[in-house]
Amino acid sequence: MISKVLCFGELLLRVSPAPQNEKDAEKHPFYLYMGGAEANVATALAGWGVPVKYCTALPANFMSSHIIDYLEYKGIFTSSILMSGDRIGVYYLERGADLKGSVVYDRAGSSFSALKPGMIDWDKVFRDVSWFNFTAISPALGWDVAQVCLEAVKAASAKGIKISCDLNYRSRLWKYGKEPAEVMPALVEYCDFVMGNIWSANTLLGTSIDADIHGKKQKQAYLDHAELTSKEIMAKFPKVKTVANTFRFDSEADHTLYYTTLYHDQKLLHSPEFTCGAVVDRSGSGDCFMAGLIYGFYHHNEPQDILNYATAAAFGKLQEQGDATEQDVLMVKRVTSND
Ligand SMILES: O=C(O)C(=O)C[C@H](O)[C@H](O)CO
Repeated sequence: MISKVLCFGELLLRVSPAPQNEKDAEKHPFYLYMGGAEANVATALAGWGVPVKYCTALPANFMSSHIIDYLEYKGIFTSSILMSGDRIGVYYLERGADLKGSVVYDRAGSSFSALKPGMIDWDKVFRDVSWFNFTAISPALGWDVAQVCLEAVKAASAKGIKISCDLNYRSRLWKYGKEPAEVMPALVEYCDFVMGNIWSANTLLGTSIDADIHGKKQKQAYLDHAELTSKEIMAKFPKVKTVANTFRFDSEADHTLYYTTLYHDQKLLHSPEFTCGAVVDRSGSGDCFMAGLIYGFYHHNEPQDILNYATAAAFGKLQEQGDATEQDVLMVKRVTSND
């Protein structure tokens, strides 16, 4: 049996105003996309030929059936999806905004948020799985879901499955009386691989942050900080062997600069620099980066090649409408950097 990647998290439907210059905007003022960070990772991996399962919870209704059909059409294994609870989470995102800006969540009481320990048969879900990916969004939803994540990482770790976590911090979540740094460390303890940025690691894991770093305006200062954050994470969580960090700077003059780092085998690697003018959609770029890293490690590629591919994929995603990427491997390889 070929080993699979398992992505676990909440599937969200996204509603956004029709894209700028949409001819039919008067007739169809809103667009619906399928999202959810972990579903986006699964979609990218499936598109790049990596066998991937997706585990989430959806209510038993016709909309969930259409969603599952769509996931299968994308090449994702869906047998681990639990049919339970009452509703599918939704979010509304302003045109061109990122998840820190104009976002409205309508996900309270969703099937995924209602998950409780004991509901998922992890032994069954982890059959044929060699890599487990989750994100900091799930534990941000509620204490019970955080405990389900703990159950998952313990089960995966006991089976020797590689575990990756995206430290994506969503300040509009985490509303259940716990600070992220009270919850995340117990989960990251089981991880082999952490992806995020120097600021999210500070908020979620309590690593140090140089509050004046922006004032330095030096790329080297960011790279040095990435190395420091990576080393701090690995010192706090000895199971973690690899840390990836992203840097995206959006200036008011419609100019985006993007580069990333990978700390692996005691060495800090950095990607080429990518720049562009206007961005089409900011949502899902980090998911694409995570998918690119998993893709590279799954194929045992060289670390620098892994980082370059993942960075190109994430940067390419900025020019695609919607949450999940449609880029195939050749398209990613054609995304060009400035270096
Ligand atoms: O914010 C969330 O919970 C989402 O999963 C929505 C988006 O799909 C995701 O953040 C994109 O990375």
